[in-house]
Amino acid sequence: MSISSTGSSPSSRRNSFRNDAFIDEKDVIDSITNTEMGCLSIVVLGASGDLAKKKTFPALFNLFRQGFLQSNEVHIFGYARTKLSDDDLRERIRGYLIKGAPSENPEILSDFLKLIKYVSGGYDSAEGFLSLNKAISEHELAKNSYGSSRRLFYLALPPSVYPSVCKMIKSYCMNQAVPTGWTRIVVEKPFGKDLASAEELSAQLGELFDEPQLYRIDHYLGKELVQNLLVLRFANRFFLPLWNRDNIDNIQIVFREDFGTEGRGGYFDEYGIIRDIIQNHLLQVLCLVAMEKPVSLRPEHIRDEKVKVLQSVLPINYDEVVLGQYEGYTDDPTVSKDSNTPTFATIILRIHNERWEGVPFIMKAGKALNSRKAEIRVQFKDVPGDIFKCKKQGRNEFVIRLQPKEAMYMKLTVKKPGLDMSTIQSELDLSYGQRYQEVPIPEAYERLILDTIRGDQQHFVRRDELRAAWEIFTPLLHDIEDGKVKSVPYKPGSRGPPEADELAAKAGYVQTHGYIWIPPTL
Ligand SMILES: NC(=O)C1=CN([C@@H]2O[C@H](COP(=O)(O)OP(=O)(O)OC[C@H]3O[C@@H](n4cnc5c(N)ncnc54)[C@H](OP(=O)(O)O)[C@@H]3O)[C@@H](O)[C@H]2O)C=CC1
Ligand SMILES: O=C1O[C@H](COP(=O)(O)O)[C@@H](O)[C@H](O)[C@H]1O
Repeated sequence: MSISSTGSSPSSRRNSFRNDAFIDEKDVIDSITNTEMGCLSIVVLGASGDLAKKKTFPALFNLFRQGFLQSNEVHIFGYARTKLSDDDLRERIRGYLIKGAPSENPEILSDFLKLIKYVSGGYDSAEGFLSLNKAISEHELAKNSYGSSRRLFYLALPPSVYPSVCKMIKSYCMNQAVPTGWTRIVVEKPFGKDLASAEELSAQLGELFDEPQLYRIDHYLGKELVQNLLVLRFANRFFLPLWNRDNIDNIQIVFREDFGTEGRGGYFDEYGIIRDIIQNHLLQVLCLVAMEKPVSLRPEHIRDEKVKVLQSVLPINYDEVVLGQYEGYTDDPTVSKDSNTPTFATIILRIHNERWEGVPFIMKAGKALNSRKAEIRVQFKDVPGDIFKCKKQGRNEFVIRLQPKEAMYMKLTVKKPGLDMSTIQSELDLSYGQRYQEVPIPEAYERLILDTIRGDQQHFVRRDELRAAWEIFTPLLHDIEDGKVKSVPYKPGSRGPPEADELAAKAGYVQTHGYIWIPPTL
């Protein structure tokens, strides 16, 4: 078999099971021995839910319309307890598919919807999973490819049911065509609530499936500029000598949302912002920013380096924590009136290694703030021997804007154009919307689902990574639950508690006053 191409036509993408850009010799051999062809059954468990309709099915549709999923190979099964017909499910998701691809040809939409079948059953019901297996097998037989079937189970479900669902899959729904086919399980966050519960969940799933079959999804790892981090750091000479404690003063990793917990108050009150965003999404970003160069781009090599960073994080110092809760949060009837759950947190993490000793990683996340954005802000130290006396104009910063309006920009000091010899702050700007006008940026879920089909675990969380991540936050989370660390109130629509800005300033972050980067318009 020839190695797949990433050409632009749907037919050439059909065989695109590998990311050719990063293929090495061993991958070539693997791709020859592992043909990855044949019938593909994608099962969305929890198909009646929020994530399925908003993210999972639209991602599958986008893969289909771009030619990555083919009608002659793929079938999609929704499974949940709610009694629905095939058409009911199709109607439920139709609007969300159109929203993501408004100008798509209606025939393509209808071709995609025809691939979807719904099976109703309980999450611990042998009968339900036998019916599901029957439906999958019928599809495999119809496609005449029983010998090489691939089964992908996407658990868009609350984690409480993961163990029983996995047991049912293992008992009744495994691909029978070993070694040519496969069975893979995608699980959504949160993976547990603390170290002990995460370990218990990992042990339960680990008894049923091998690590290469388990894909713990963290959708931030599917974002374009998060995926760019390793390329940026390790393919550019610019950054190699600068990326360390000698040059960098502090790094901020920030997530801000301009809406509250609307509709998800019950879930959120149990988890809070640290479990919802910082322990997973922001910590994954930190790993990619801070890790050493991996031996190669093999998923295991990358994940080995991520684990080392996590294991080097020092215990959190509570003097470097600010927690907040927006006013009005407890008005939600599903939230307890005396809740101490943080909807905002700034937590400084410190990495005890040669590269990062003394550099604060300021992790900030909040709901109901004054803007929606996620970014990494690398602030450099002051220039020694400043002959221009330009400190007042601010420090060099390298900012990676993950969303919205993906961009990277470098804030730097230049001579103010004109006759005067004075300095101003300006920027080198790479705004994706402007630079890559012809390239639609794929949705994170789209990319990650494609990775699961390709068998590429690079952008998924390994079990030891998860353990190391929970080790960092579990003591603080328990102390918040015991009321030993309190959330302070902040106004919805604000920057969060002023104490958070004070903490960042104390850690060394110097705000540049009078300069704001404005994303360029076309
Ligand atoms: N929604 C989102 O934006 C995001 C969600 N996630 C994660 O994805 C997973 C699914 O999220 P989401 O779709 O919002 O969740 P939902 O609450 O919508 O649940 C999904 C489906 O699971 C079934 N279900 C709900 N509660 C229970 C329960 N207590 N016991 C058994 N089954 C239940 C329901 O199906 P039925 O009753 O028909 O069986 C429901 O339609 C969760 O782990 C969540 O944390 C992660 C990132 C973002
Ligand atoms: O996982 C989650 O992420 C979303 C934010 O995702 P984004 O891709 O829009 O940045 C957040 O709203 C939600 O609370 C959380 O569970």
